[in-house]
This record gives sequence, C-alpha cells and structure tokens, in this order.
Amino acid sequence: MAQYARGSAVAVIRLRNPPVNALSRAVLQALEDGLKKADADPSVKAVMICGENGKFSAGADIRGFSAPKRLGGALGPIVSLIESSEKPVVAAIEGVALGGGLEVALGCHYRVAHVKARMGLPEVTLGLLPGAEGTQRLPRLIGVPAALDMITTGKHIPATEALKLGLVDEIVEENTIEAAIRLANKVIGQPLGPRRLSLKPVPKVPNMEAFLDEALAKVKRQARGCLAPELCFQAVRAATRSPFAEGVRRERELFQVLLSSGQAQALQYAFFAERAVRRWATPGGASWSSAAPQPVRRAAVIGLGTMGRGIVTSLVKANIPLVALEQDLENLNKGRKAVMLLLEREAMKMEGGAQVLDFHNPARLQFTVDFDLLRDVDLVIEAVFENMALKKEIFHKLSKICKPGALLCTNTSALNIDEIASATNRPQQVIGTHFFSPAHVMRLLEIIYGRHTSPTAIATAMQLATALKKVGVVVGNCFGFVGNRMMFPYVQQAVFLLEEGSRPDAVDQVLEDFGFKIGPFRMSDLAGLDVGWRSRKDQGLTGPSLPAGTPARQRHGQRYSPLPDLLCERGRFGQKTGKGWYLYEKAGGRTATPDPWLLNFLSQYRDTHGIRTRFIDQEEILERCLFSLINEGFAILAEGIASGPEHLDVIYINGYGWPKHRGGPMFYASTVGLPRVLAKLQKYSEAHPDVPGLQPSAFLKKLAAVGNPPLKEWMSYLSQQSSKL
Ligand SMILES: CC(C)(COP(=O)(O)OP(=O)(O)OC[C@H]1O[C@@H](n2cnc3c(N)ncnc32)[C@H](O)[C@@H]1OP(=O)(O)O)[C@@H](O)C(=O)NCCC(=O)NCCSC(=O)/C=C/CCCCCCCCCCCCC(=O)O
Repeated sequence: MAQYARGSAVAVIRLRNPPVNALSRAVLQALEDGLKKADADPSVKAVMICGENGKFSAGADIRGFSAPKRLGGALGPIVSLIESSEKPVVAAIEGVALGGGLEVALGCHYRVAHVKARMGLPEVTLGLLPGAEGTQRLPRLIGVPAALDMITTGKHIPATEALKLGLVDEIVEENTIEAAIRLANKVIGQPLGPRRLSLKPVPKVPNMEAFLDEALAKVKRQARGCLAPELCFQAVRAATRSPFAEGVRRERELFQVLLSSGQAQALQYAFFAERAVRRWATPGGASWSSAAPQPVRRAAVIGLGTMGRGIVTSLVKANIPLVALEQDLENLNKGRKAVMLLLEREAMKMEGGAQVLDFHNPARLQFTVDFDLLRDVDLVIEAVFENMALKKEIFHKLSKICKPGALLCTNTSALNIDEIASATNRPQQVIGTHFFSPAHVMRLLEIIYGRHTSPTAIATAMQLATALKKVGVVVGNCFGFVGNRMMFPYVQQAVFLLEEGSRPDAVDQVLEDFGFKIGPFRMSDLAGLDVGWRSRKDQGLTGPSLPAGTPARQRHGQRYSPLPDLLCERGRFGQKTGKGWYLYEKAGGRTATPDPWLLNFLSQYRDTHGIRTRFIDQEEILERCLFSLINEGFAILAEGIASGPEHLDVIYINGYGWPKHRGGPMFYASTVGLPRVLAKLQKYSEAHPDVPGLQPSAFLKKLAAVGNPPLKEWMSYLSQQSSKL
C-alpha cells in the first residue's frame, strides 16, 4: 500500500509493499488516493513520494502480469495524474527505482536520489516494455540515444550516471527524504510547465533517421530472436515521430502485444526461477531454511589453468583474500602472469580500478607453490586437470594440511564427488563447485553435494556463489551432474545426425535460429574436441583400452559414433588447432567456415559403414537434439538429482546459452506440451531403438498420462516414484 502523511506544507506518500515496494493494485490505489487527498487539501503546497525501507520501488508486481485480470495500462494514468498536479511533486529515490517505479518518478516534477541508488527500465528483460508512458517521457528527459540504450538493454544505472544524464536533479549522500522535502519546500510556487516531461519536445539528434536505422540494426543483432528489444525500440521511435499522446497510444499497443506473448511468460518464469533455486533442499532433508553458512575470510585456489585463473579473478573481484597455488614455479609464473592480465582488464572496466581490487597486495592475493600456506584458509577450490587420481591425491593432502573447519571444493564437470571425498578424513566438508568457462564471466555455479556433504557445506558454497555474483544451483552427484548430463544426449544426437546425412553448419544453424548463442559443433570446436576424447578414453570407449573386436559404431550394445574420436586422431581439436568440425583461418582462429575436407570425410565414412545418406529437415534436427536433452532432464528429476524443473532451466540459461526468452528446456517442454514431446520421442526411439537417450523417461510418460499438468505441479507427481538418493 502507500502511506499518506502530512507534515508542514509537504505531504508525504510512502510506497509500502515489502520487500521491494512492488506496485500492486493496492499500492496503485493508495498512491492515487494520496495524490487526490494532497490535491484537495489547501494546506498542502507540495508532495514528496518515497518508498518504505530505503527502496523507492522495483516496479510493477511481476506476478500481476500473469494474473487472470492483467493490468496493463493501470499505471500510466496515475503517472499522468502525478505530472498534471498543480502542486510540485518530488521523488525521493533510495535503493532502487526500476520499471514502473522509475516511471512514477518520471511523472514527478523533480527527482532527488541517494548516491547509492540504482535506476533502470528493465521491462525488456521480462519480455515487456515500459508501458506506463516511460518510453515517451525518458527520451524527452535524457535524449533518444541514452533512453534507447536504457530501454532496450534494461540496464540499471547508478545515481552518479543518472545525474550526468539529467535523469535526476540532485544526488545526496545523507538523508534523501530530508533533501527531497527541502527541495519540495524550495520549489513551492515555481511554474511547473517546464517540469512536465510530456510537454517537452524530444531533443534533436543530427540525422535522427540514420541514427535510428543503425540503432535498430544493433538491437536486432543483439536480440537473437527475442521480441521485446525491437518493440521497445519501436515505442521510443514513436516518441521521435509523434506527439506525446500519440506516442503513448503506440506504446500501449506494443505493450499489449508483448504482454500476451509466450516470450514474456518465459522471461518472467526465468526471473522467479532464478530466485526459487536459492531455496535449495536435498532429498535427505537439508535445506536453505535450516542450514547456516560458515564465514569465508580467506580462500585458496589450486591450479592456475584456464579454470583456476578465472576462479582466482572471481574471488579477487568479490574481495575475498586468497592464496593461489601451482605445482611448480614454471606453472606458477605462467598462471600469475595470466591472472594479472585478467585482473588488469577487469579493473579497467570498474570504477576505481586496480585500487579497488588491490590485487598487487600480497595480503589479498598471494601466489605460491607451498601447500603449507593453505593451513589457515576457510575454503579451498581445487581446479586442476579432470583426473580422478590427481584430484584424490590433492584432497588427501588437503585433509592433512587444512584446518579442521575448512571447506574443500572441487571444480569438476563430471567426476564423482563421493570418490574424491573418500580420499579425505572429512567427507562432510567436501563439495563440488562446477564453474563454467570463463569462470570470471559465466554466471552459473553448479554446486554438487555428495553422500556425506553437510548442510553447512552446501550453505557455505551457496553463500560463495552470491559473493561471486553467480547463480548457485544445488544438485546431486551423478556423472555429468545436471548440465553436462543433459548435454550428452543433445551432442550425441547432433553427431548421429551427421552420420545420417546432415552437416555441422546445418545442425548449428537450426539450434542458433532457435536462440542458442552457439550450436553444438561450434561449441565443441570452441571447447576443444580433445576434452571429450580424453574422457571417452578414460571410460574405455575409445583408445588403447577398447577391447579388440568392438564394433566401430556400438558400445555396450548401444549406438555409438566414433566420428569425434576420428577427428581427434587426425589432430582436429577445434579452434586451438585451426580445424575441427569447421575450418579456421589459423590455429586459435575464431572464424568458422564449413570445411570441404570434412564433408568429403563424412561421405566416405557413410560409405564405409553402409549408411544411406538422407535429407534431414530442420524439425527433426531441432526435436532430436532438444527432446533428448529434455528427456534426460525428466530422468534427473525422477532420480532426485535436482529438486525441481526450475533448477534445470536456471542451469541451462546461465551455463549453456539456452535462450532465456524460451524459459529453459523444461519450461520449453511445458509450452510444447508433454504429450507432444512424448509422442515425438516415441517416434524417434522406434526409428533408433539402439539409442537409449531417445527412449522416453518414465517420469515424462507419467506426466503426459496424468494430463500434462503445469510445470509447477510436476514434482508432486513424483511422490510415488522411487528416488535413487
Ligand atoms: C534489484 C531487485 C529489485 C532486488 O534485488 P535483490 O535485493 O537481489 O532481491 P531479490 O531476491 O531479487 O528480490 C526480493 C524479492 O522481491 C521479489 N521481487 C522483486 N522485484 C519484484 C517485482 N517487481 N514484482 C514482484 N516481486 C518482485 C523477488 O521475487 C524476491 O522474492 P522471492 O524471493 O522470489 O519470493 C530485483 O528484485 C529486481 O531486479 N527486481 C525486478 C525489477 C524489475 O524488473 N522491474 C520491472 C517490473 S515490470 C514493470 O515495472 C512494468 C511496468 C509497465 C507498466 C505496467 C503497468 C501495470 C502496473 C500494475 C501492476 C498491478 C499488478 C496487480 C497485482 C495485484 O493484483 O495486486
């Protein structure tokens, strides 16, 4: 709600809806009532609008957008009411003024912000646009280029930048409310016409149309199939072409298009899913609500390869003092140089730069080859090569050296956490922390608990994720955990499609058109084909340990494609060697071009194995890749490896380039409809009976059989299923 109070000549309207003062129906009604009351009271000469508990407002109540009676245009008229007030209205912006919250502030005649406040119009990230006249007022206040940037990206800007842009009139370090009341008193009686944004012209840009054409091309390039950025652009363009009232009409039309779009539903689902995964739970009964994290005052990272360097950079950026350890001086010096380079680059992007990060100070970042320096750290992240024997050796050493309470984390993408923990005297403090490359950039942190991992250890790893500004997702221990386990059947299908007649660029194109940042073959070339090759050799699927007489295209009675192994045997590791599934301009090059050699090689391969080349259409490519990945997701849920479909979706959006506007694989399955996913899997499985990844999971079958329930009810159908944990 909003609380109305009158002190001296300034009436105060305080938005109140904890925790972020979202604009619900009740808040809007109270805001409107407060404005009318102030208007009717002759002793009130000015109005100040602020938010409860140091937050102005995080905007419209997002849950309201999917409510049966949606409120689209409900806020615009209230913003107009504020602007048309004959008494000056001042916004006191503390904490955040986002979305509809900022639009309320734009209706005010003056804006005072606390220096630590953040402002933005993030509707685009929810598949919407600022539908309370924000697309028409903001360009009039800060100009078209800056407004377009804020509205089409949804970025939050700090108060200091808002002041430079002219978005706020004043920033203060002390009491924002007092400063706003002071300003309100000062401006009583001054003309309000020049302060009404709807009356201002949109500032001219030299050659506006050329500027807009270029801006549109950029927006389209970055949107990759997401609708909202382009419609945000169109709404701002309307401000440059039409009078205010007409621009508002256009904004409303576009808002309604977005509001009813599947993309908006997917993006809003993703918003809440990211928050839901913070409330982790394990089948054993441990949960976020009862487990308390341990403080991490000092950490250590072991191994300064690609992953270790990124992890060190992340910890430094999070202001956690640490020791970085390598096995010998040569690797240490190489690693130190690379880390320093990364940190210099990161510092350049930050206000205050290197001084803020303080990474030249050995008390904050110490490089060593001496394990003894790990005695007093609170947490260690081991990030060495994916080799079980090596990891066990390190964990054995750690359990002897580290203090009893230290948390021992292993950065692994697939290895068994329990086996690693078995090398220590404290398996309850061993946990998997699967970072994604580059570790200082990628937001996902998969947190894997083992059989003995304590709730405190999980809570501490989750707290670490928050400190590193990452999304931590707690999952159980199985080969590949959640992300890579779902990725295996996806990549497997992609390779099978090549065997049957497709081409790497055709498969990639279909998945990139779907919205993936990068298709499976480009991804594999980027990551390095040798990584999977090594793992397959370790598993005895290829290489010298493969028993003589094993059929080329079969392992353990199932279909297997040796294609990736054959490329590796020819030294084609991807970008690093200049050739893999594609050809690159040089070793380390990034421009992928289809390689005639590979196409010829594929055709010879098919001849050798008697495979009849057939045309494979886009639908089959998409369905076989995505539905096999989704199918594995259902198996993971049934086994209790993840506690809900939101976990899988958050992992895929933040770690695997899944297009956010499609909500994640499990949300996508819910939009396709589970009976359809099931029917397609059954069809493909009949055609390829030797591919277990295409055989529909029992959980999917059950959900389809009970009538395709909504995603949020799926887990309730598991009660009768057996959990492996
Ligand atoms: C930066 C944040 C604000 C805070 O971040 P942080 O401190 O990390 O905290 P969080 O964990 O993210 O959030 C805390 C909890 O608050 C919930 N939350 C946050 N914002 C909203 C919101 N806008 N609506 C609902 N709930 C919100 C969040 O889910 C957490 O709770 P939980 O853990 O999930 O339980 C950060 O939260 C953030 O970035 N928030 C989103 C900001 C944003 O995107 N704002 C834009 C919203 S869209 C908008 O404003 C559109 C305007 C166009 C015009 C619309 C006109 C219609 C208005 C009428 C609406 C009427 C609704 C009817 C409902 C009813 O019946 O009453």
